[in-house]
Amino acid sequence: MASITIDSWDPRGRGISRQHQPVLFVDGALPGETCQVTVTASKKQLCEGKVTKVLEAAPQRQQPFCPVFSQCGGCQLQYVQREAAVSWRQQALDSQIRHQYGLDTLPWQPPVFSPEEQYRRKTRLAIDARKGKPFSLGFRSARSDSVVNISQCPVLEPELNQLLPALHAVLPALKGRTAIGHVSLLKADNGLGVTLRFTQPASSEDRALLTDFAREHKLNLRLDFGEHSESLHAPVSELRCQTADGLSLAVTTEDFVQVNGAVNLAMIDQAIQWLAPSDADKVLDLFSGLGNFSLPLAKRVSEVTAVEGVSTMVQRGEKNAHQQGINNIHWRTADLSNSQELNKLAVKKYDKILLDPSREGAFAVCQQIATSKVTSVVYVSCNPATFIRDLGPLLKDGWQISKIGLMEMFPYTQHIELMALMERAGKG
Ligand SMILES: C[S@@+](CC[C@H](N)C(=O)[O-])C[C@H]1O[C@@H](n2cnc3c(N)ncnc32)[C@H](O)[C@@H]1O
Repeated sequence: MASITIDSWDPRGRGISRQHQPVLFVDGALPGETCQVTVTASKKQLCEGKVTKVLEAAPQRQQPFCPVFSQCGGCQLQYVQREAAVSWRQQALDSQIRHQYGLDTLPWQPPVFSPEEQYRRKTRLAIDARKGKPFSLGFRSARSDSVVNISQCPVLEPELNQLLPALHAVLPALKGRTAIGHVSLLKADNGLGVTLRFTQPASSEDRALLTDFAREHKLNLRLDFGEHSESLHAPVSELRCQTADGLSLAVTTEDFVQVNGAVNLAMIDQAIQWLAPSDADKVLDLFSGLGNFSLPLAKRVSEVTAVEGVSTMVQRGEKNAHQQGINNIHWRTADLSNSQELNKLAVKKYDKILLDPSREGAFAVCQQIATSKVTSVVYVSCNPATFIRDLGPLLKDGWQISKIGLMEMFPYTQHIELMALMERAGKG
């Protein structure tokens, strides 16, 4: 195709060309660039394409620092300076939100930035151990389902990175290597956790080999067989990850854990500042996980109700809170997409709400909040599309966005997190 000029970015980091009719979304293109583009999909309202050649590069384009950048599907945006990537996404979201809801301006706050490298404390590695194929352990390819072999990864925390060559040595030596589905790694504050997902029982020889491996590398090693899991070696009785105020969560490799420890602490700090909890407040922490926000909030308010869908996380969250002397959290298991279960929570009896849903968002919750007497909501989102949808019931019922800001939880990827403070209009 002839050269195309890129005007802006979308929230996922695709270039947008409005010169093309219909509008063209281009993978690999930056605002201000002129590129040759191959169209990969042509629809009535929009076209999609990818860059085949950059004719005039933007000054924000940079050399990717990872040696397997061109194959690995992990960090898709290493060719863009991070500050520019965050700023262009903020512009994209700003225009989407204002356009959809007819708002003049949005109260953007400074973004929360991550350390550039070595930020990731949790990951899942894929394996290809099929007979007759070279053994591969790493991340899925950007272009296919194949596994890109990885023996070092600059975005993992150093302790996890150092473990990769050891995993490459031990796993191919297992008799049951073809039965390994994936490997989960967690760098907790007090040790390393590894879980191997097996699709068949493991032999005694393999267990012996893995136990020696876990001893040598001081790992909490679990074997997960789907229906049940078992601990093979555990130098620490509980792996722990810090939340705010010196408090910590008891975690496993299979739990939801915020992957970026530094951004997590900055995020909790900002959420507390924005929610401005006071002694008398009753706070609802929805999608609470193990209590990452509930614990520090409980230190500041009269009571917190923490609601999470996974009952084992709720039980462990409760035990962990008591162990640290925090007894003003009511722990509840509920499906927050279910209106009947939401009704039982009686959202309206709370003063303030913290919402941190998974990618599906929290539409049913926002519908209930909209007509309640709740005064402030801090919404933490890992999916701008569902966040924008969930704003609907709140803005319609007289709420306003009092603060909004991006958080770079996964630098150089297509994912972006955001936080918004919602208040009843006229309050801010
Ligand atoms: C993004 S995580 C946040 C966890 C916690 N706030 C934290 O910072 O660690 C979202 C949480 O919502 C839970 N979840 C997802 N869908 C849910 C639902 N329909 N009802 C209740 N909880 C749900 C997940 O199990 C997960 O723990």
